Amino acid sequence: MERKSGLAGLFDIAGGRKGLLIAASFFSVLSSLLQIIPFIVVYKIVESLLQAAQNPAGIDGPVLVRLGFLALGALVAALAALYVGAMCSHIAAFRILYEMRVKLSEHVAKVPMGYHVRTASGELKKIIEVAVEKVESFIAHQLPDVVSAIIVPLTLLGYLFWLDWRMALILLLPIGVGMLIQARMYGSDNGQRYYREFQFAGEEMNATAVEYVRGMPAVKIFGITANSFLTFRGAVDRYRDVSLEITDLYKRSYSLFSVLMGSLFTFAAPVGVLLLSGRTGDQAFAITFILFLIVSPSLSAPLIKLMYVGSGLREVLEGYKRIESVFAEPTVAEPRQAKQPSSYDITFRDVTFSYAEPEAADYKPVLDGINLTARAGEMTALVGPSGGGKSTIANLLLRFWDVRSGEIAIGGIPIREMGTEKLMGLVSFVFQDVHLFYDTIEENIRMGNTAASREEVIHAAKIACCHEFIGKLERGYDTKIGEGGTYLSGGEAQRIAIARALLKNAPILVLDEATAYADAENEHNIQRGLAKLVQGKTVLVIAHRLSTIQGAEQILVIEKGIIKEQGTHAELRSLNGLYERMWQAHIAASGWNVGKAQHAAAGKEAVNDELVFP
Ligand SMILES: Nc1ncnc2c1ncn2[C@@H]1O[C@H](COP(=O)(O)OP(=O)(O)OP(=O)(O)O)[C@@H](O)[C@H]1O
Repeated sequence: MERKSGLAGLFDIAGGRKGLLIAASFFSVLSSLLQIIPFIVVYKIVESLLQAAQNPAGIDGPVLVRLGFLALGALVAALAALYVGAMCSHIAAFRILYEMRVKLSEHVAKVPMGYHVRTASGELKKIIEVAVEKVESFIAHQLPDVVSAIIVPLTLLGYLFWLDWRMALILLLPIGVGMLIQARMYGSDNGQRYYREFQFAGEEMNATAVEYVRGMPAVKIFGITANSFLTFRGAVDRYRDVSLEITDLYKRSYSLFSVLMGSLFTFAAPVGVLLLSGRTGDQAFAITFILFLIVSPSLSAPLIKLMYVGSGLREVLEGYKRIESVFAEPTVAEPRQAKQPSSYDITFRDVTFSYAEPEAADYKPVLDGINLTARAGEMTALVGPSGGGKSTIANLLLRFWDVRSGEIAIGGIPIREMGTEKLMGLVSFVFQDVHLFYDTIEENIRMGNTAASREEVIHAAKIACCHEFIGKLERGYDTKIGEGGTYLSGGEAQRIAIARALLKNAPILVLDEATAYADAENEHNIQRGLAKLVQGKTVLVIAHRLSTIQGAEQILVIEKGIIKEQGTHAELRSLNGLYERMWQAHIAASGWNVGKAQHAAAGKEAVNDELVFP
């Protein structure tokens, strides 16, 4: 569905709950009009008292009491109308808020990873939280307020014109000037520019605050010279400067507007006095004059409200623009009919890819003409110098990004024709950096298969060597991660991720440096667990420690975006090229006792057991 932009878009969203919002506006107007009744009652009481001034015995007590009750009744009814109106607008707003957040989160999950890399997480958080909240506040408070802030002054003015057009006319002067000031305040290019800067500075401060908190270890080490601290400090300073500039820009207009709106009766008073001086004894006019003095201040409240709505509206529209920009972000293209592969060989055919757009000045392919086949039931390992493109290959398989040219297929079916959901169902992934959710350990593992029973979760945890450390936690599998200081080490988190992957039991498994954090003993255990996990699957392993992938059926050496060498461990070593140099470096660095490792070079059996720790 085509999305409207700006105010039209905002009204379009609000239109989804039209009935509730019309009811809210109706009750808001009703409440404001009812609040005028006590003023009229005062007028009527003064009128009766003045008329009976010559003859106090003629005062009609019961009528005055009835008028008093009328005023009280009107106030109670006004409060009730205000309550009902607020209920309607809040129900509408929270429903809209809910729907908008759900749609935004769904959309954000479908956009390519490139968007998330480009967009600071603080910025996205601000859009989902703050901008949506502002739309809610606009719908819940400002929309009904606008209606009453327009209708009530118009009704009041009409009434005052009906009473005495001359005194009413003079009121138009401060009101008109006030409106002009408002239009200048909010409509000028300068004002809009400053406002955008203000918004931007606020967002920047928010985003850098997130980075600052994340970068706390660096701040602890480097103190106030740490980059994240300096950036945050700079953002706070900028926000302060822009806020002061805006205050400076608006201070005169705002003061003038407030003074004008707060002193409407001082405009009506001289005219009234002038008219009264020529009509000594005109009691009816004197009473009208009093009414003007009583009622005219109540004109200013809705007009001031209108000013706040104006300023709030601008904020909301800016926020809405941001929400629109997220919705405008194209999602990963999905096929009309998702195809299901019947086998799980992975093939890359002439795959070229770059993170930068091909038109960009710094364009350089990260992968250049990659051809590979990873067979089902076999382990294919990607090794090579850092930055060569190994993780990128895995990212492309998951369609985090789409290839620039060439094709990736599973079981002969291009992944583009498979549908993201199906594709994700086929692949288990253990990342370098594991993200654990703010939930129990059990649920974090169950994420791999939401239908799994507790026994299945525990079984997977045992294979992934998690069971023991989970058992040592006070609440075991029910421990909430992040709560009460329960944090897991990198190695423990990684094993939880392996347990998740075990539970998912997908036919394709991608391990990106899966045992990076494990200590020697645990790595040995994890490797045994993994051996169970990988059986019969298409396994793609990205590894730095060559000892873990010697048994792979196929090892691809990736350097600078191309496949430099390809073969088994033994074949690659005999080439005496890059792989052999890496192998030698690996042995030297890890201090393995390689007495038997040479023996491993001859075969591809599970060779981990053959490596002896010093
Ligand atoms: N999101 C990204 N945006 C832009 N460039 C990226 C992005 N991710 C990786 N790169 C660049 O792409 C190249 C390949 O990176 P990749 O992570 O695939 O290498 P790798 O072989 O997995 O490295 P490592 O072994 O250090 O993890 C590098 O030059 C890297 O800087």
